[in-house]
Amino acid sequence: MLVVTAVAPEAEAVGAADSGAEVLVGGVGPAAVAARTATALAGADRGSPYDLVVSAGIGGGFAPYAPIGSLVVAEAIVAADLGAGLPDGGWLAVDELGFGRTGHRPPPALAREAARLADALYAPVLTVSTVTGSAARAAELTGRHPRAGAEAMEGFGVAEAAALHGLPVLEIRAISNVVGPRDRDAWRIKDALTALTEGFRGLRPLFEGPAPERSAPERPAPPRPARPSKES
Ligand SMILES: O=C(O)c1cccc(C(=O)CC[C@H]2O[C@@H](n3cnc4c(=O)[nH]cnc43)[C@H](O)[C@@H]2O)c1
Repeated sequence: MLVVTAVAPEAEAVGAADSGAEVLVGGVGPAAVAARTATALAGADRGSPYDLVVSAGIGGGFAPYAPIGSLVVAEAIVAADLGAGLPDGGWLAVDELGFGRTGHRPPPALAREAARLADALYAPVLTVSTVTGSAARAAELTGRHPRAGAEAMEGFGVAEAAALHGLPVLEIRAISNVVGPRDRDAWRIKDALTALTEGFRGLRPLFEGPAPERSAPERPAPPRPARPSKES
């Protein structure tokens, strides 16, 4: 398994869980992390030691579903600002424009099990290039993605690189701040990094299992809750 974080403190928090994963510091934002993840996977392609790629780190949580210090495992990894604005204030995703894609779906059985083991919310995680800084932007995002649990800046880039190499992807975010009006003093990075370590400790049985379990066949999906829910 290759775990990709944006910055070194996140990598240290993952490493502190002793999950046995190799951890790569991939940089902040989808472009930097996609380039570094793809390079790492290309270097390993011959007899690749990886069968799973995980995007991990801190993130903003959508209130009230993902409070500070909680964890979110991605049901879907969504490039939330990859598209075109419209004169009336509307917005079209690149797939609606007829090219590219704006989402990746982690293997559902694996992602659900990860959420259960980490005691995390199982919900879409948005990838943005700009940290949300206003109530209006938060409302715009929840208008387009009502079930979103978190936003961060790297998941979609990691997922694109993994897809290029035919590997499954997961994303796990520890919530450091609320998505909304910018208040940097209210970010609780230490709490989030502690939660990230705890989450990866919980995930150890999953990551230590034999490779086939990591791509467990999909079970029929239960009815979708109206709101994001914790896996139990
Ligand atoms: O200053 C520190 O000690 C420190 C330690 C760990 C991480 C950081 C970061 O600033 C990481 C940037 C990283 O965080 C994600 N993030 C966190 N909150 C949000 C958000 O509300 N919206 C979008 N992204 C968020 C993001 O993935 C950044 O790459 C600092």
